[in-house]
Order: sequence, then structure tokens, then C-alpha cells
Amino acid sequence: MMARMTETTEGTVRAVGGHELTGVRVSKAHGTGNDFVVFTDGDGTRDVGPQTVAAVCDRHTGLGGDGMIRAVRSEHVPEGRALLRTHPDAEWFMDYRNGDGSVAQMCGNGVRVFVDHLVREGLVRLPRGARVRIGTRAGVRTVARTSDGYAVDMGPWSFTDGETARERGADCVVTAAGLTVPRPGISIDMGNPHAVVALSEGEKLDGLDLHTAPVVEPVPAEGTNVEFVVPLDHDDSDVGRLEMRVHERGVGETFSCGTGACAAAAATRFWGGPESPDRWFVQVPGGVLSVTFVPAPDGTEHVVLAGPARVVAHAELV
Ligand SMILES: N[C@@H](CCC[C@H](N)C(=O)O)C(=O)O
Repeated sequence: MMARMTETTEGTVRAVGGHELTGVRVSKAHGTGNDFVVFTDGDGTRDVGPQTVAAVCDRHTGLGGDGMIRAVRSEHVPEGRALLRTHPDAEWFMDYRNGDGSVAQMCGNGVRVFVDHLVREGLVRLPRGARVRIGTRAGVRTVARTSDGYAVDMGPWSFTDGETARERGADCVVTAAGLTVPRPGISIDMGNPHAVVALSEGEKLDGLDLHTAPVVEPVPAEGTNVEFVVPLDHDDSDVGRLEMRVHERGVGETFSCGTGACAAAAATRFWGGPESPDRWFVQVPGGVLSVTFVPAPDGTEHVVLAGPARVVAHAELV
């Protein structure tokens, strides 16, 4: 059961309550304004349906959030058990759902909030500089505690459509309200799908209307997150800067998207050519994220995403 329909003298109203999470203690937390309802379900008895997730994430009749995160021990979910075979230390699994109840593979802001939740709940000990491995649907991610937040090794990035993207610098066309003409986009895989669009001369990020979803063609089979970017001038040639707005799959426009920031930096760095820096600051409506490209021992290039995680409330769902 999800939201109850309740008869009142004023008519029928929708009320969250009487669902699978009734009585569960949750936290409301965010990373650069990307906000989540987080809870612990160590032994995996609280697998929730999409309607409950959507009801809890509803900003008017629920607690509100861009997504919901369930902290479950890896041994209690099939995807987690598969990861334990190669990473026996990935004790905790991040079960991430978008605000509309759909399942997503990965969330870059969410994984910092997730680890912060584990630390606060005393489920993981993580002194500054220490690392913890976390299971996600996109694979295992290593998270380190920094002086002001968390840094996550997000694994390798790749072009979704390798050759076309590399040769032409684009592999799709994106139409959005407020764009003067459809723009070329490039599809990037960060464990979850992204299409990155650079605005052209004269186009402004605040001229975009992201109340409706941008249209990406060819239509991605599983949908996509869409990032609009404007490179910013930077005096320091070692650090790139860009500004970004994002329309998230399964949510709508959000204040921030961690995987989106990684995809946006990867695309902008690729478009900039071999002289482009390895370190980027990505300005989003909810703050600033740091994205760094580092060579990995296996010959691939990994993306390290760093930023804050903040708790704003604890609550019990009714
Ligand atoms: N906000 C997240 C991404 C969440 C998942 C995304 N909406 C999807 O469906 O892939 C982030 O910080 O990465």
C-alpha cells in the first residue's frame, strides 16, 4: 500500500501513510542541493516499491527528495552478493531510487550522503583520510573522507557510442525549451547514462526552461540524464571550470548531479583537446563539485568526485 486516500469534510486528500516504510526512521540529507531520504535496512527486509518511493519523495505530500537511498548489507541483495565475490569488503550496498520510484545504477552525490549516513549511524568507522568500499548497481566504489566532505572514485568514464562520439565530438541531438536551435550532444556512461550539451555563443544557462524534459535523439533506450554546460574562463591552466544545469532521469531539474558533473567535465575536457586540465570545478545551482581525472593501475582513467554531504533532519515516517 502506498499513499492512502482519506475522506475529509473538504473532499478527498492524498496522505502519505500506511506504506511499507511506516515507522521507519529516516534522515533527510543533501549533497550540493541534490536531496535524498536515507534509511538503514541492514538485513534487507524493507525493499520498497516504486509507489512508496514516489510518495515519500513527493515534495507536497511526502518528506520530499530527488531520490531515496536504502542502506542494506550487500549479502541481502542479489546485486550486492555478486559484488562480494570480487570485493568481500564491500559490506554495504547503496540501493538508489529516483524520486519517481525508478531504479538507477549510480548517484554521485548520493554515495557521499550514503557514506555519511553510515558513519553517523556508527555502521562504518571512517577517520579522515580512511576509505570504505561501497556496493552499487554500477559496481564497487571507493569513498574517502576528506577535510570537508567525501571523495569518491567513480570508476572509469566512457563514451556510450565510442567511435561516433570520438570522431565527431557528438552522437545525439538535444532539443530543450529555451534553446534557440537543437544542439549536438555527447553521450557519456558514468555507470548511468548522460547526454552532455555545450551551449553556443550567446546562449545562457538561465535561458533554459527545464520544467519539461529535453528531447534526446536517437532516443536512449533507458532514458538519460541531460547536462547543459558553459565552460568558464579560468586563469589557472591546471584547473578547468564550468557551469552546469541538469535534467535528471526519473526526477526533473535538480540543483546538482554528481555523475552529471563527472560526465560534463569529461565531455568538456574531451572537446578542449589534449591541453585540457585534469582537474575541474563544476558550478551547479546547489554549489560546487570537484572532478579529477586520474590514471588507474589497470590502464583506464578514473574520475574522482569530491564534495560535501549534509544532514538536515531526522524523522519517522508515518
Ligand atoms: N543525482 C545523481 C544521479 C541519480 C540517478 C539519475 N537520476 C539516473 O537516473 O541515472 C547523482 O548525483 O549522480
